[in-house]
Amino acid sequence: MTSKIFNVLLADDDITARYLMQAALEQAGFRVILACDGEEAMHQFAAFPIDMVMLDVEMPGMDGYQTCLQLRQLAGDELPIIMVTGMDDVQSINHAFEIGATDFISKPINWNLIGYHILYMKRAYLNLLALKTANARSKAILSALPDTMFILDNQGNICDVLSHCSHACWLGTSAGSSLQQTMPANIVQLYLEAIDTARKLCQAELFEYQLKVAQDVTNYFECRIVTIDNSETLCLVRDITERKDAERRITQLAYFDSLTGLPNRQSFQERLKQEIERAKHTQSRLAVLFLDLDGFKSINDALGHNAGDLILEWTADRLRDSTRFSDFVSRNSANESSIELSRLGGDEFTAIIPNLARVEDALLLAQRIHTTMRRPFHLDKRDVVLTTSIGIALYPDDGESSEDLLKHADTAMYHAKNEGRDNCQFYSASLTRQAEKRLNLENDLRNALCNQEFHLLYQPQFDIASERICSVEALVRWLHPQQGLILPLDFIPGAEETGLIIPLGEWILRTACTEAVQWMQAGLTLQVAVNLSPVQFNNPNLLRTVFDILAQTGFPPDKLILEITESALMDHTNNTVTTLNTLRKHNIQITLDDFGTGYSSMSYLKRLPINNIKVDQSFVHGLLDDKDSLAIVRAIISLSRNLGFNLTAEGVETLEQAQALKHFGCKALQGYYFGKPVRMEEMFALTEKQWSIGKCQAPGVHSEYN
Ligand SMILES: Nc1nc2c(ncn2[C@@H]2O[C@H](COP(=O)(O)O[C@H]3[C@@H](O)[C@H](n4cnc5c(=O)[nH]c(N)nc54)O[C@@H]3COP(=O)(O)O)[C@@H](O)[C@H]2O)c(=O)[nH]1
Repeated sequence: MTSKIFNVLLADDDITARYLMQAALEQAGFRVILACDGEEAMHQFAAFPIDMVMLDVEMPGMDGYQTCLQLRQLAGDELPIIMVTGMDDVQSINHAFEIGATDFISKPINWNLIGYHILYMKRAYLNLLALKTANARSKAILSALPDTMFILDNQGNICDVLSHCSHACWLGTSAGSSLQQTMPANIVQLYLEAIDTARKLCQAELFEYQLKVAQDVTNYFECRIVTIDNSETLCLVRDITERKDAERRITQLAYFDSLTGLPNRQSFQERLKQEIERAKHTQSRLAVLFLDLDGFKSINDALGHNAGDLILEWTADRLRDSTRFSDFVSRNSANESSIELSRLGGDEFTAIIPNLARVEDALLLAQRIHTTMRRPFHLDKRDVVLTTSIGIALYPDDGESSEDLLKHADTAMYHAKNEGRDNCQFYSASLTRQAEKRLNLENDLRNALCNQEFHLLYQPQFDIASERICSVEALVRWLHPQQGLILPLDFIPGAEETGLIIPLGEWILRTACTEAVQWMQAGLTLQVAVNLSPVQFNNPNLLRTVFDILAQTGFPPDKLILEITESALMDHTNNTVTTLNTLRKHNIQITLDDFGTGYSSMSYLKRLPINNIKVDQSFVHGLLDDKDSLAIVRAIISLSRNLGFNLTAEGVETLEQAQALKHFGCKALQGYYFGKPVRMEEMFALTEKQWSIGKCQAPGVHSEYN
């Protein structure tokens, strides 16, 4: 630009002034194009590339003002036009300014300096041109960027909007408005935090957010924050909705099966690895179910691939239904992990059950799937029935890596095929049997409750002081229609695991109270001890249930003894004490059962409002032959005496045991010696029997006691 020849158009009707000015300008390095009046000046302007114009104000015909006006209209704002005037009054200078003159020089002219003056003008003009070019370039760059750019102050006020991308109209940014006026508070917060971080770390900050831009339309935005100075920040906001959609589509393609919409093999493997890590961390179990449709190939061959595809889609729907809203699914999802289904390919599907509480739950899910899959598929007016073979592998039992678990679930699935299809097998054969047994037990227990297959037996408890039977322990029995009599140890644990102990326990308490009232009405008043399992004891509805039953049956609370085990007490400490206190306030007695078998903290026991301790029968059995048992029984007796508890010994089978326990200071005895558990009708005969256990008879043992 500087090397280019700079053409100055000079219009003056005074020939002397014209030539003097020409000489001065040429001396300063300008090329001068001359005109003697306004008309000629206009011609010369059209004929030459003119960079600057100097106009004498007073010229014949078109004067300097008119020429300036026309040139300004023709050449635009930038061309420097200098008025040379002898009239240095303010009015003529104002007039020159109004019609668009850039500057003025008043006569008389200092010919020594005029060249420098024009050189200064030239430099200012060239700077202006450079600035305009730079501005135009910046504008072009900004308009080419897909960002909305604005400048924020530290309070979130928009100081300037540099570019406003058309599809970012959501922003409503205009200088003078604020973020708070245009965006929800949570997003404004993101901006302010990013500004703070960018300033602290002296680096650009990037964050993304979602914004509702119209009814039912939410877009994604990416915002880059760049600090300008202490008070201003540049924000570049880009609408990235399309990119996000594309990413979603790519993820969908990479991780989901396009036919069924289920996660694909890749997704399954990643999820299984994550779940294994989680199970490792939480020390929990997980199950992998491997499902294969039986005879799917024949459907494909006979009815074609379209029909096969339809079956696979419907299978996925049925699998989704089977895993949704089931009891154990909600149990699992309470821990934020739910069953994940996948299609590995072909007719192979998988399900991961994280946080598996019970092995039977995996079998239960398999059974649900079997049931839904057996329903016919309606295809072209014909019904197609397909069954499923399912293999189950468990973490950590059957493998600790995703590869091993999948391989073993697959092996188990082949085993299910070999077992005649339409069945389920665990990788470990013994687990299959166990899980089936427990699941059957669960079903049977439910039926037993409905079909009234339970009944109570009562075992007498002998009071040493009065030498009479004054209380009984209610013991439940199950008369199974096929298996016959089942003892509590074979079904109570299952009832506890399934939660069925709650309705069963309620039935036991209600029945015991009802039958005891019948004895009372027949003239026999006995205390009745009822066992409470830890699950029942820790149930929040326990107190309401107990008081309701007492009120409904009319059984006196002070005749009810609740037997609880140490394990029930060791858990929820605060609740335990509150529950026991409430029961005691209503005069219900509490016995600590199986004492000596659990972990008993003596200081803890002292705080509990217990009436009675029942020493476990294992110590009573060994009492006469085993020094350790003897020592334990003596210690328990002395402990209970010190703490003010009564002591009952259970499992007393011989007179010698009874005598020894009496000698040690036991208050009550229970065991086959006094009677096995019997039906309520037989209790009368037992209570009428006269008992006298007398003094200790066994001399050999006698010496041991003292
Ligand atoms: N939550 C509930 N638990 C119950 C209930 N009914 C029983 N049970 C618990 O099941 C366990 C086994 O009970 P059961 O098979 O009934 O055996 C009881 C007695 O038959 C047996 N016993 C009594 N005397 C003797 C004896 O001299 N020898 C001998 N070998 N066994 C004897 O002991 C069992 C009573 O035990 P305990 O309750 O500890 O006093 C048992 O743990 C029951 O608690 C129920 O309704 N709910």
